[in-house]
Amino acid sequence: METDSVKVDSSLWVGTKRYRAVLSGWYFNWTELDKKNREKKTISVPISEVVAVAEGKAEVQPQKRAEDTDRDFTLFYVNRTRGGKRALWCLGRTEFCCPSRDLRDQWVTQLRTALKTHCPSRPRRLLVFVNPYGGKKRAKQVYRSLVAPLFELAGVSTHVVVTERANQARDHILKKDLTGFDGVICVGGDGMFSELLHGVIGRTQQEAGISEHDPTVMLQSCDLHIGIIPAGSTDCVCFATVGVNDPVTSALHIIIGDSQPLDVCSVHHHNTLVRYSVSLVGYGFYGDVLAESERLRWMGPLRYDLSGCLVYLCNRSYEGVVQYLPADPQLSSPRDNMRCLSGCRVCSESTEMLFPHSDSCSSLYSRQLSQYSIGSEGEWMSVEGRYRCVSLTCMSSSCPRSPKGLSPAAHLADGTGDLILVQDTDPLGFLTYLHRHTTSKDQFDLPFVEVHRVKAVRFTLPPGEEDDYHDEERERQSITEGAQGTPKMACNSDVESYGDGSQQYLAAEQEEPGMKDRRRKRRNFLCGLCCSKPPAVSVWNCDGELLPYTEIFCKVHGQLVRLFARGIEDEEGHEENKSCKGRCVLH
Ligand SMILES: CCCCCCCCCCCCC/C=C/[C@@H](O)[C@H](COP(=O)(O)O)NC(=O)CCCCC
Ligand SMILES: Nc1ncnc2c1ncn2[C@@H]1O[C@H](COP(=O)(O)OP(=O)(O)O)[C@@H](O)[C@H]1O
Ligand SMILES: [Ca+2]
Repeated sequence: METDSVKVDSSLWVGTKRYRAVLSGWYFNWTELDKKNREKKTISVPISEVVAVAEGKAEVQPQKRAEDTDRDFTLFYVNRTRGGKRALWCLGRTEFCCPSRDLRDQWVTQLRTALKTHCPSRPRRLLVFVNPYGGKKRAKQVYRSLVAPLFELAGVSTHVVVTERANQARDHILKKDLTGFDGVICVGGDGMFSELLHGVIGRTQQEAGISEHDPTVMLQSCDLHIGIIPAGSTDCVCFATVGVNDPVTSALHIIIGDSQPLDVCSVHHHNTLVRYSVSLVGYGFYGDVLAESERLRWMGPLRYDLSGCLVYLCNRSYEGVVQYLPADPQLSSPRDNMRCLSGCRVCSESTEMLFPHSDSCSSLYSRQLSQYSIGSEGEWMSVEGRYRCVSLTCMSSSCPRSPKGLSPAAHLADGTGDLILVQDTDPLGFLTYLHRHTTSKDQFDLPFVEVHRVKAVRFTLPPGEEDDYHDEERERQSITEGAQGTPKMACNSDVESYGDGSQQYLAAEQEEPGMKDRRRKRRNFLCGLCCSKPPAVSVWNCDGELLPYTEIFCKVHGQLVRLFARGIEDEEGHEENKSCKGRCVLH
C-alpha cells in the first residue's frame, strides 16, 4: 500500500516479534504488535540518521560478510546511549525479516532512495590525516579498528595519510589537488586539527586572492568541511563541538554529514598573520603550562597535569595592556548562562550581525582598528594590570578536563569570543579559579576575574617592559638580513610570498636552530622554581601552539569554517532509541 508520503507500509519481523513498519517522509518507524494486532511501542529513526541498509543479515566488520538470505535486510543507524551526562553515539543495528523477497527488495530500494533524496550533502570521499605522534600515540589503531569499518559500511571512500612530520597535513592541504574530496579528517588532537584548519583557511584565501596578513581583511568562509576523530591529549575542539571525545560518535557525525559553523580567531603581529585559533589564545598560566609541557611530551596527556602543577607552584603573573572591542551586549553575554547547544538561536541569528561582508563595514572596522582609539567612538576599551592569565576563547573550550570549559556560555558560531582576565591574586584565590573549571560553580564570580564578550583584542606590553624574546627576535633578524639569500626567519607559521602572490606557510623547522630550545630554557620552570629573576613576560598558547610574539592582535571571524558536527545535543540528549535499549555494535 502506498500513499503520497508513505513509501512502504508492511508487517516485518524482528526476531520473533511482529512489527508494523512504515517508511514515510523523513522517518522510518516500526511499531511492535501484540497477538491481537494492537500497537505497542514505536521505534523511530530519522532518515538523516540512517547509516546504511544492507541485504541479508549483515555485520559491520567487513570480514564478516552478510548471510545472504533473500527475505532479510539489515538497517544500521545512529543509536544514542549514555556516557555519563553526555549522549554517546554508537551504531545501532536491526535485522528485519520480510514476508517475501519482493517486499524485502522494495524496502531496501525505498530506504536507499530516501537516503539519497533526503541526505544529498553526505560526504562520499574523504582525505584523512592520522597523527601517530599525538596523544597516547594510538591514532592509527583508533582509526583502523573503530572508524574505517564505519566509513566502509557507509560507502565512504577515503585516502589516508599517516603523517611523518609536523605540518605535513597543513602543507598537503595548501598545495595538493583536493578535487573530489568532500572533506578533510584529522585523527589526532587540537594541534593536529589546527594544521587542517590552517590548510583549509589558507587554501581558501589563496583561491580567493585574499591576503591573510591584513588584520582588517574580511576572510572568505571555507566550504571544505573538517572532521575530527579525537586521538589527542586535550581534544577540546572535538569535545566542544560534539559534546564528547569519542571516535565512534565523531565518525557517525561525519558519515551523516552534519555541518556545524565555527568562529575562528586570527592572530596577527603587526602586519603578519601568526596563527588561527578556534579554542584558546592564552597568555600567562595556559601559555606557561603549554611551554612547560612540550618538554614532557613523552608523558602523553598526563604532561599537562604535571606542567600545570609546576606552573601553578611558580605563582607567576605578568604585566600587560589589553584593548578590546566589545560585542553587542544586547545579543548575549558570557554571564547569561545560555549554553550553546545544537540549533543555537544566538548563533543562527548572529550571522549577519558581526562583520558582515560589506566594504563599508570593513572600512569602518579598519578605522576602528587603525586608531585603536580608546572610547573615541565609544568602541574600544582598554585595561592595564598584572595578570595571572589572559585568555581569549571563541567557544566554551569545554574538554574532558573541564566539562563546562573556559567560558561555559560562549557560542560556537556567533562571531564573538570571550576575553577572560584573571588579575594577580593570592595562590589560594587562583587555585579556586582553576578548580571551578572542574565543577559547576561560576568561575567568573570572583573579585579578581573579569570576562567580556568581544570581537577583537589587542595585547601589548606596558612601555619599558621589553620582551627578551623580542630582543632575540631582532638579533635573529639582523643575523638573517645580513646573510644574503637566507630566507627570512620564520616563526611557527610565518609566510613566504612566492612571486605569484600565493602565500605559503613556512614550517616551524625554518626557525634558526636552537631558537626553540632557547625559548624553552627560558621557561623551564624546574630551574625557574629557584630562579631569582622570573621572566617578565609569558608566552601565548594558541590552540596548543606556542606563539613567537608577545604583542598580538586578535580578531574573531564569524562562522569562517565548518565541521562535521552539530554542536552539543541537549544534556538529556534525544530520547534513546528503544530498539536495542542502548545496545551498540562495534563499540
Ligand atoms: C585544580 C584543578 C585545575 C584544573 C584546571 C583545568 C583547566 C582546563 C582548561 C582547559 C582549556 C582547554 C583549552 C584548549 C587547549 C588546547 O588547544 C591545547 C592543545 O590541545 P592538544 O593538542 O589536544 O594537546 N591544550 C592545552 O593547552 C592544555 C591546557 C591544559 C591546562 C591545564
Ligand atoms: N608525524 C608527526 N610527527 C611529529 N609531529 C607531528 C606529526 N604529525 C603531526 N604532528 C604535530 O604533533 C602536534 C600534536 O598533535 P596532536 O594530535 O594535537 O597531539 P596532542 O593532543 O598530544 O598535542 C601537532 O601540533 C602536529 O603539528
Ligand atoms: Ca564564538
